[in-house]
Amino acid sequence: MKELRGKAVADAHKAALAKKLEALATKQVVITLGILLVGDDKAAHMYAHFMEKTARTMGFAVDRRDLPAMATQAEVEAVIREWNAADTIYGVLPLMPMPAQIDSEYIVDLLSPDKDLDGLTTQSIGRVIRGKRGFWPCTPRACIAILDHYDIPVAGKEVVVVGRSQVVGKPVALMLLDRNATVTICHSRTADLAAKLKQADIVIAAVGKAHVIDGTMIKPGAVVIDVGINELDGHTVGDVNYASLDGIASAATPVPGGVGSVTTTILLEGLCEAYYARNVDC
Ligand SMILES: NC(=O)C1=CN([C@@H]2O[C@H](COP(=O)(O)OP(=O)(O)OC[C@H]3O[C@@H](n4cnc5c(N)ncnc54)[C@H](OP(=O)(O)O)[C@@H]3O)[C@@H](O)[C@H]2O)C=CC1
Ligand SMILES: Nc1nc(=O)c2c([nH]1)NC[C@@H]1CN(c3ccc(C(=O)N[C@@H](CCC(=O)O)C(=O)O)cc3)C=[N+]21
Repeated sequence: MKELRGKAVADAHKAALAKKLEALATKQVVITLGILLVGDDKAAHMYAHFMEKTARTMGFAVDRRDLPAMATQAEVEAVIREWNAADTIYGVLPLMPMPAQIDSEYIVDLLSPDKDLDGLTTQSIGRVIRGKRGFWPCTPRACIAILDHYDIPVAGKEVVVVGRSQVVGKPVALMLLDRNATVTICHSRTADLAAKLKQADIVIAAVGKAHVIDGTMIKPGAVVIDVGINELDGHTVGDVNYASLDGIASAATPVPGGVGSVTTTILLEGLCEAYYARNVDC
């Protein structure tokens, strides 16, 4: 079984991005990313940390705001309104989830779609579904980037997506549909998940439960993309039992080191795009 390592994909995308940024560096352009973290969610903290580090390494500036778990709706709103109006801010990453007292859907929809790098706003989703310019969420884009990087064809293939969340399952299914795959979306009410999975040439797992999928459920030769980031016995593991795929799947992404290691770079590509979209003359 071939290991579809995320680092190779991220490195290839970083190299292409660095080339685009070279031209800007000579002009001393500063492109700032706004990172908004509210509360104590562990996965959100992890992602914010990787994001800030990678952005700075690539030469971007970062305006990071950490608000406490007790923050009010008005405080969170104020940051988004400030960034919408700030010319130096080209993109914003509001980390999810936000604490329960915050209406995060309302907050997100305040964000200018032009700065919505993770495709979270209603406007962004509407735009991209209609094929207009806008940002798809980064995690689905990372899945597609991995398939593309390893030359795995999608057109005409049977794809099963497990999970139907706004940020992963639904958008990845639509992106694959746009690439002419035949897509089945499964979820917690799917009657016979194993039977659906057996039909799949490509499986995208976005469930959020450790090892709910294993090799016995997979069609021989299938490709498995595991989006899940879960804790099991003190280790980070995916939704798929990776070891059990050996001798069955033809290729699979590991966790960690798979999809999650590509998303940060994909978001920064969007930040660069947002700069060029606003400065067409460059
Ligand atoms: N690698 C990365 O960059 C990222 C990774 N993640 C990870 O991806 C995973 C999914 O995240 P997210 O989409 O936000 O999660 P959600 O909890 O929002 O969605 C999970 C989906 O899985 C479905 N589901 C739950 N249990 C089962 C089951 N037993 N069988 C079939 N389907 C099931 C749910 O169905 P229903 O709709 O019926 O409830 C739901 O649609 C998580 O582990 C998360 O940490 C998330 C973002 C980025
Ligand atoms: N608006 C928003 N978008 C997100 O995409 C988002 C979010 N909010 N909130 C939190 C979750 C969680 N998440 C992670 C992604 C990667 C790792 C991770 O561990 N990544 C690498 C390692 C880090 C690296 O080297 O880049 C890996 O999987 O190997 C963890 C967590 C994104 N999320």
